Amino acid sequence: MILTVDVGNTRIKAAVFEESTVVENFVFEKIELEKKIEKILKKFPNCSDLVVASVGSVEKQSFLAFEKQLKVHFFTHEDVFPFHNKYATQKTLGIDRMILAGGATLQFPKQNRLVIDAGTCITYDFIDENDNYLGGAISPGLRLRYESLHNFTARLPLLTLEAPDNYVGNSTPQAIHSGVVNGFVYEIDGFIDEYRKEFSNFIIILTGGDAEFLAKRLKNTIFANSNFLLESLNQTYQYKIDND
Ligand SMILES: Nc1ncnc2c1ncn2[C@@H]1O[C@H](COP(=O)(O)OP(=O)(O)O)[C@@H](O)[C@H]1O
Ligand SMILES: CC(C)(COP(=O)(O)O)[C@@H](O)C(=O)NCCC(=O)O
Ligand SMILES: [K+]
Repeated sequence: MILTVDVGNTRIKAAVFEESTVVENFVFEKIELEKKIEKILKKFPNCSDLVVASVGSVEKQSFLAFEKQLKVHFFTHEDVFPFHNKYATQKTLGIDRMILAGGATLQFPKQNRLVIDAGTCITYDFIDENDNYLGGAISPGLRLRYESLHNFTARLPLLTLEAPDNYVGNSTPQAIHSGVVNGFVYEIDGFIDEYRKEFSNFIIILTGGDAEFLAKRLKNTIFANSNFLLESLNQTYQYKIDND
């Protein structure tokens, strides 16, 4: 049984795995980290490993306190991954993106894969059928879009996610919802169409906090798997153990 932890820039997601089965999921804020992990380990004393992927401001030392209880692995660029990393700036590539690419490589072998993670940022990660990680794109996530419209203008209100009534927004709130939500959806559909022009067939994996909202609005039919990063963390960790 292992405890996997995904530290994103908005929230921390965690899951206890028994082999490849999720036993329980958790979502919490960074400030709750220590308390929450203690609670989880109390509930699941059989956890033998704590496996972490962090792009947020939480560093490895925040987890060292748990080394007395179980094996702690904090993923870094030095770890072995199941793909050939063709990124030009490998040391700055997000660990979350590497874990997503690791999971996509292991879960969907011998095919092109596009992973879209709609979280704080939307990240696009492409791994080709020869397991070459090519890179992709980084774009502002949904909440970032609402916040930036408010923070960088004199008069726009700070709104929270709401599906627009129409792409022609006939009020300030509706114009903002249309711009944010439709811009988000058109961007993703546009990227997918672009990839389709160059790569004949590929599988699309959609994940992240906004994946459920997105899945039903995209022209391209894709299924959201909000657990994909944690599943990938579990699998990539197993791969590392088998190949270290
Ligand atoms: N309870 C919530 N708190 C914060 N964001 C949420 C929540 N529920 C859904 N979201 C959406 O999920 C996004 C954050 O997704 P997530 O994948 O957790 O981000 P990250 O991995 O970057 O921390 C936000 O942009 C927001 O639109
Ligand atoms: C782009 C990200 C901030 C996404 O993080 P998230 O949306 O999961 O919070 C993260 O992948 C990151 O810090 N990347 C570093 C730059 C790069 O990947 O090239
Ligand atoms: K993301």
